[in-house]
Order: sequence, then structure tokens, then C-alpha cells
Amino acid sequence: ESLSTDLSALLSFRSALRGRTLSHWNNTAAASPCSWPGIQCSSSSSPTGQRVVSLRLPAASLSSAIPDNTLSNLTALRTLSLRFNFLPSPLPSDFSRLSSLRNLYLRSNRFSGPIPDSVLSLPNLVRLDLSENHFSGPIPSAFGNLTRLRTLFLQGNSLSGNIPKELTSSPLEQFNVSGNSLNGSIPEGLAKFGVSAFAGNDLCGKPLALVCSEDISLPTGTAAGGNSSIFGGGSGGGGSGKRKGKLSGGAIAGIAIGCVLGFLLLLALLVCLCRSKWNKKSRSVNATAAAIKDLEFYAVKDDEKRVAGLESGGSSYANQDVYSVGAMQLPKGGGELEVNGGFEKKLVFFGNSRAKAFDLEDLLRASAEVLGKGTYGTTYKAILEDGTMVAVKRLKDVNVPASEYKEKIEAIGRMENENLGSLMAYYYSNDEKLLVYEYMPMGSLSALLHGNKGASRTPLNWETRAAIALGAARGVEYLHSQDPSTSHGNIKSSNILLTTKHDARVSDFGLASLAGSSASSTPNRVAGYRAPEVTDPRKVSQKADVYSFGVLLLELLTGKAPTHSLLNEEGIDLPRWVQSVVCEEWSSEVFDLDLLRQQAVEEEMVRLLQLGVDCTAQYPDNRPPMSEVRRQIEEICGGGGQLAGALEEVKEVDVASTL
Ligand SMILES: Nc1ncnc2c1ncn2[C@@H]1O[C@H](COP(=O)(O)OP(=O)(O)OP(=O)(O)O)[C@@H](O)[C@H]1O
Repeated sequence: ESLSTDLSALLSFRSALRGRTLSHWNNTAAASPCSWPGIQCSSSSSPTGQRVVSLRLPAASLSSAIPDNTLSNLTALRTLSLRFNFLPSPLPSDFSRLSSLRNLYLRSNRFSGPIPDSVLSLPNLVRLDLSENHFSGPIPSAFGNLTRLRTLFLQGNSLSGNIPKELTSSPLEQFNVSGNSLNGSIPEGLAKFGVSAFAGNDLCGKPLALVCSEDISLPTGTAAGGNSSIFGGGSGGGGSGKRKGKLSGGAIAGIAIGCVLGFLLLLALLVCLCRSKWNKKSRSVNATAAAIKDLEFYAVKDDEKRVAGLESGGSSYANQDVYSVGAMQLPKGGGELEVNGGFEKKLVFFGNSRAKAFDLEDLLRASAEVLGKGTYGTTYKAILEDGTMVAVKRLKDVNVPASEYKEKIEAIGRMENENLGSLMAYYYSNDEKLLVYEYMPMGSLSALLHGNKGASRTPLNWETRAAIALGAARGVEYLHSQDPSTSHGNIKSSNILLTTKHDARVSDFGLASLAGSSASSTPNRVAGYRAPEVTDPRKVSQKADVYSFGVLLLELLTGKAPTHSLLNEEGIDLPRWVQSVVCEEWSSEVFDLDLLRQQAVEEEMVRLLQLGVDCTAQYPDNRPPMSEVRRQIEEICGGGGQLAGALEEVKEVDVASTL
């Protein structure tokens, strides 16, 4: 068994299932599947050699049953996440071959029937999530044999019967069976998981307020019929005639206790009902807070992209994959934000067509990944249950009153142009400000230019760069045309997002004026784009935008980020570096090597470079307006017709391999 066994297992899995993510699994590009989306391998220096150890395909539109002899051949697999798909039963019968499996996440699929024996025979399972499926029948007592099991999520199925007491022999730390058809008493050792772990069943015993009937021991006098027991003196039969027709002291006490218990039960039921209603209402907000705290934790802890759940670690709908990432444990339960003030606990959508396409609850259920931390907050990619992908920006340190905030965000939402990133919705509370954008699958120009330096990357040709420059110029020109005081304030390559056709969309506009004081401490990567006259980044202008756009043009042509180490070593910025080289001679030295291969377009490249230099003039008045910049780019690059041709060509490029 080796990586090649894993490769063929994955290929047979791919041909049997054909999901969205699987179409990016490219067997011709590499003999190793380790760089395919969703796959992680062990290091080649590990004792067993390089093997596939993690397969994560959340919300990948997988909808047919997994056949035998596919996944089960990934015998070194430790984590398998197939949550939020449409997978039906059965699991492959050879599933138990995955004996190294630690984490199995199958939440929100269409699995039905009894919980499969093959899962119960995975001896090393630590985390198991089978929630939100259609599993039925009893909870097998064999769970008790999984001696390492720490997380067991079975909520939202149709399981029936008792909760086996054997479960208490597993070292469970997380447990949830809510929303099934279970009955009987809750085994004592599980009471610590709280009411929410058991709600929505017919269960009794701690932690529920419903006391099991066998625990209610009433005085004997109340229980028996017989000739004189309840009318007698409680001693059974020997009552005097005087007492006939009267209740004995014991009977009265019994009835009184019965009444009190009955009342308590009723009260408990009422409390349960109210709580579940309240929980439903408040979960969204609390979960957002807790979830985002979780995500934040990851963003802070590790800059790498990590798959995380956008769900509350503390609620019954707890995180799953998050817990399997490395050895880190997320803080649980915490993160409850007290939200005050009159605001609507819902997403506010823009535009009619997309109105209410999803709600906050959907967003909270989405799986999420940190895309990056920017000036105004952290951005996450969230995959909704139906597969829709959105980018969610959590703003930090917003420094304007609510009314002004809403007004500004709504002004941003009203802007529509094919070269502007589209703001779909926002969420506002005192503690959380979220912006939901359309997700751009190709990522940013920054990633495209500087992301992949390996041999496998596809160089970005002149036509593509010119088309991106023109699209971005059109987007910024549109913004500037709204009002002389409207400006972007943060033009840079990570804010130029690309569609799969490499169309440029300018994003992040309008946020500068909302930012709090912390945004004024400029990170290096932003500083390179900033016009020299800008001292407070919150006070932006159209002329300052033109300067930043000029830096962007120079970046496109030189392939150097404004923070490039070469520039830092020389202690100068990109515009000055370009000028210093160019002044000596209009040499091709400045251009990206990838561009120099296209000798034929050097003249155009030089003209665009000159435009970049003009835009980055020291004095704002010497910079051309954006409409002029756009016009010149059109002229230099041959306008619509030629670019359209270039785009057609770009479509052919394997988009996945360009990043
Ligand atoms: N809608 C989106 N689709 C895809 N990727 C996005 C989207 N929005 C942002 N990103 C990417 O997420 C990352 C973080 O974005 P974010 O806007 O938070 O920070 P930034 O662009 O690096 O800095 P700043 O906040 O100063 O704009 C960036 O790499 C950005 O390109």
C-alpha cells in the first residue's frame, strides 16, 4: 500500500461520484494527488512513506452511494469529511478497512437505516458526526467499545429506543442526540452534556426536568386499592368506623406530594418549551459570535487557510472539522455575545433578484475557511448547504454611529457595475458587523501575480493583464462617476478579484470611511499603494485612488508587489524604482519576465508603464482623472474587440493550475 494505491482509490472514487470539487482532481497533471483540493498527505519522510491522510469534501454536491473498493482503500486515512452532501446509504461494506480513521464527519447527508456496523468497527475513532441524516433504529451499544471516542453527534436523525448505558464507558467530551425519537431514561454519566444534548426526544432523567416514573416513589397508602387501604389508617384494613370516609394522614401526604410533583413537571415542561423557543431565536446571534470567535482564533493562530465550521462550538450544533485540525482545541462554549439595542437579527439583502436567497441561519450552518485578514477585518469563504459560496467579511473596529453605518453600507449596496465586486447583504448588531459578498472563485490579482511561483504555474500573458487593467479601471471610474466625493480608498491587487473568465471586479470599496482608528496604523502591504499626500487613510480622495491605481498598473507590468523585498532593500517604493530604471533608459528591465517573452507587445507595455508612472505623480493635480486613465488603457490595449479575443483565449487556460 502506497501513494499510488491511494491515487487509484481516489480516481475510482472520482469516477463513481463526480462532485463539484472532484472535477478539479486532475490525474494528468501530477502523479501525486497530494495537491488536489480537499486532500492532505503525510510527509514523505514519515515511516509509512507519503500517504493520503485527510480527505475533506464538504458541500461538494456528492450524491451517489460510495461504492466498495474506492475510499476504503485509503487505508492511511485519518480524517474523512463528507458533510453537507447528498450521500445516500449504504456506506461501502468494506468501510471498516479504514482502521486508521480518527475523525469521521458525515453530517447532513441522506444516510438512512441503522447505524452501520462498519462505522462501529473503526477502533480508533475519536470524533464521529452522523447528525442531520435519516438514521433509524436503536443507538448501538457497541459504541461503548470505541474506547477513544470523544465526540459523538447523532442529533437530527430518527433514532429510537433507549440510550445505551454502555456509552458512558467511552471518554466522551461532546455528545448530542437531540431531535430523535429516543425514550427511556438518560444514563447517569451523560447528564453532564446538558439539556440541549437530549431535547426533542421522549427522554427522562437528569439533566432533563422530567423525572423518570420509576424514580417517583409515592407512599404505599396512595398506591393500593383494597378494601380499606386508602380510607384506613394506613395500616391496611384495621381502620375504625369513625374514620370511614376520611383520608388518612399518609394518603393526604401522598396526594400532596403527587400534586407538588405534578406541578413541578408542568413547570419544567413550560420552561423547556420557552427555552427551546428562546434558543431558536438567540442561537443565530450567539452562534455567529461564538463561531466567528472560533474562526478568528484560527486566523490568529495560523495564517494558513483552514477549513472551519461557521457554527457555534458551544451550541448543540457544534463545530466538527475544526476540532480535527491539528492538535488544537477551540475554546468551547464561550463567545456568547450579549447583543443589545434595537437591531434586526437578520441579514439585510440588496437588489431584488438575490433578495432573501439565504438567511443568517444558513450562513451559520455553512462551512467556512479563512481567506485572509485585511485592514478592516477578516474575510471568510463560506459554503452554504446548497453549495452557494459567499465571502463574509467581519468588520473590526467600526467607528461610526449605527445610522451612518447603515446609510454608507446601503449606498455601497446600491452600486452596481460589472467591474465592481457585489455586496449581497449585511448584518448589523452592536457587536458584529458582517458584509456578505459574492464569492470570486479565482481569488485576487495579488494571488494570481504573486501566489504560485512553482514550475506548475501558468504565466499571466499580456492580453490577460491588459484586460484586468481595463476592467479594474472601469470599476474605479464607475465609482468616481457617482459623486466627486466618492472614492475607493484602498485600491490594491488583493482587492482586484477575478471571475473564472479573468474579468476584474474591484472590491472593498467604501469601507475606508467606516474604519476605526486602528485602520490608520498602516500595514506594510497597504503602504506601498498609498499616495504621498494621504496621512490619514480614512480621508481618501479620487486623486489618491488614481495614485494607487497607478501602483497597481506598475505591479501588473513588473510582476513586483509594492512591498517587494528588492524595493525594501533599496528603501524605495515601486513607482520610484520604476522611474529610476526607466530614466536611465526605456529599458525592458522593469518588465515581468513572463511578459518579455511576448516581444510583439513591448510598445504597448511601455505605453501602459508610462500611464502607471503618470498616475503615480507626486502632486495630485498632475495625475489624470480615472476616466482618462480608462480611455488610455482602452487605446493602448486595443479596446473591447481585441480584449474580447484575448479573453476567449484565457478561457481555455486551466484556471485551477494558474493559481
Ligand atoms: N469576494 C471574495 N471572493 C474571493 N476572495 C475574496 C473575496 N473578498 C476578499 N477575498 C480575498 O480574501 C483575502 C482577505 O481579504 P480582505 O479584503 O479581508 O483583506 P485584504 O484585501 O488583504 O486587505 P484589505 O482589508 O486592506 O482590503 C484577500 O486575499 C482577498 O483577495
